[in-house]
Amino acid sequence: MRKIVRIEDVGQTFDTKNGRLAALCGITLDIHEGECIGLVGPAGCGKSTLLNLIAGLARPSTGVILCNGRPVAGPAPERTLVFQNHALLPWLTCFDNVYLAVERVFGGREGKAGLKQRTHDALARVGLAHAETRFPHEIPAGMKQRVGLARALSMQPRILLLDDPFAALDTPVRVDLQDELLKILAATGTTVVMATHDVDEAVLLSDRVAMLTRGPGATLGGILEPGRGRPHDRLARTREAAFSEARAKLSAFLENQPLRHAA
Ligand SMILES: Nc1ncnc2c1ncn2[C@@H]1O[C@H](COP(=O)(O)OP(=O)(O)OP(=O)(O)O)[C@@H](O)[C@H]1O
Repeated sequence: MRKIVRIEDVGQTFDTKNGRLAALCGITLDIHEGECIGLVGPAGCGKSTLLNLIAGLARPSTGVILCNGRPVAGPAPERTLVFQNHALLPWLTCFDNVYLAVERVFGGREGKAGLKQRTHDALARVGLAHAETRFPHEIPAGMKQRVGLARALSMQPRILLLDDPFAALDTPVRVDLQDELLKILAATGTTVVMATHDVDEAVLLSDRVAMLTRGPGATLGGILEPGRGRPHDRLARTREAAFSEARAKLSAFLENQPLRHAA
């Protein structure tokens, strides 16, 4: 598989009111085209920080992140981040929330009809063709998160960065969206990096799971491979031995992270 992102010896330090905080230390990880990689670790270990660095929203204090061989120098539509709380503009309909992103990325080279078609297609892909004219306050949380996903997908990112995207949702809605994501990944081959607190979610959706140790100074504690070449089907996945094995290993890893006190 072709390497799309290389995270090379990356560290991130923050200046806080209590002094310098080394959040991440010496993270080295290759991400391959078309894979879904889960980021899992104890609370506050630096999962969002790593996603922000890949998105180009911040620069690493040490090391380098390469995307297609070039250092990540800032945000770009090829690397789109989806947040836990959808971040939709409340005064725009679902359609217009997605259209805005489509126009930003493709507006320079496509006419209105093409942009509208892209928007319809993105909303249809997440099962929201019927909700285009609704406003965010008129739809439930799961649908809002679908719109956020549609908006991200509409930009045709090479890499979709998901920051615990389903954490705020009830279990049935969450399960639905996980299924949807598996289908979308199978259909589009988009590369995904997904931070999650949920062991089952990580093992179900990821081809590989990168386990981060407890921060401060979180490092890469190991990589699990629960999903390489597995079916894009939730139930089929849960029945596999690789699922139970990876789940047990990931749970054990998290339980064995010693509590540390910030310096
Ligand atoms: N801008 C910032 N300034 C100062 N400290 C920060 C900043 N961003 C993150 N941190 C600190 O860096 C560490 C890693 O934070 P981060 O949010 O990346 O972890 P996380 O694993 O995503 O957390 P969670 O499990 O709560 O989602 C935490 O100690 C956090 O307080």
